[in-house]
Amino acid sequence: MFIEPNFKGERRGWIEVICGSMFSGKTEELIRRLKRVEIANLKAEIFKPGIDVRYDDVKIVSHDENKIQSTPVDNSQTILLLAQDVDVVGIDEAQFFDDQITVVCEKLALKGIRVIVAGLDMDYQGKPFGQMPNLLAIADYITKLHAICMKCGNIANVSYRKVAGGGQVLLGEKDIYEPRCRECAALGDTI
Ligand SMILES: Nc1ncnc2c1ncn2[C@@H]1O[C@H](COP(=O)(O)OP(=O)(O)O)[C@@H](O)[C@H]1O
Ligand SMILES: Cc1cn([C@H]2C[C@H](O)[C@@H](COP(=O)(O)O)O2)c(=O)[nH]c1=O
Ligand SMILES: [Zn+2]
Repeated sequence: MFIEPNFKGERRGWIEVICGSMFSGKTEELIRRLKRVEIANLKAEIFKPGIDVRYDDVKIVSHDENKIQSTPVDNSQTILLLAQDVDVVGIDEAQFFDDQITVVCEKLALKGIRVIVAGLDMDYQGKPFGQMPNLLAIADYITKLHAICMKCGNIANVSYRKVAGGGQVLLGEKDIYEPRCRECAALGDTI
């Protein structure tokens, strides 16, 4: 389990990235860390991309319905504008943000802010998703989570798309995706 680093002296910012497939627990882990921030009486601002309205317009919601208030933003630069006088910034679904998200995270960390980012490392084809590879490259701390393969019960790292067609971005839940291990993902069956 991730334990927050303890720094003495002047406050330093850093970047944590939580990645993995769908249903691996990224959002739950993000919420867990942000709730501990609240308990520590630190100030946090939480952001998600405006397109992610699957469960709620403004809240970040896990597949198990854990929730936390957030601000939907369409542009990563908006995060810089809105994250004033905060100790911590949380960002969910980072794969959907524009290519400035890495610069934004770097700027926040340089301002002494702890930045916690969660997102899909791979799309349904197993290709790196959006800015996630670049965020992983600049991260100080990385947590990779795994779901359970819906075919065989082994550890899953692929978000398998059960329906044919669609581009890289296709919002959805269990109706469209299921976590699978590498071997079961290679079966290539659709409904
Ligand atoms: N195949 C699965 N493997 C693991 N967890 C699953 C699976 N299907 C449903 N879940 C549920 O999804 C929860 C994780 O949800 P969430 O944090 O929203 O994941 P993520 O943000 O990575 O998509 C788990 O606690 C579990 O209850
Ligand atoms: C694999 C994959 C996923 N998506 C979409 C589907 C969901 O709306 C989100 C991921 O949500 P989660 O919190 O990680 O469960 O991303 C997509 O658009 N394209 C893909 O290839
Ligand atoms: Zn499997």
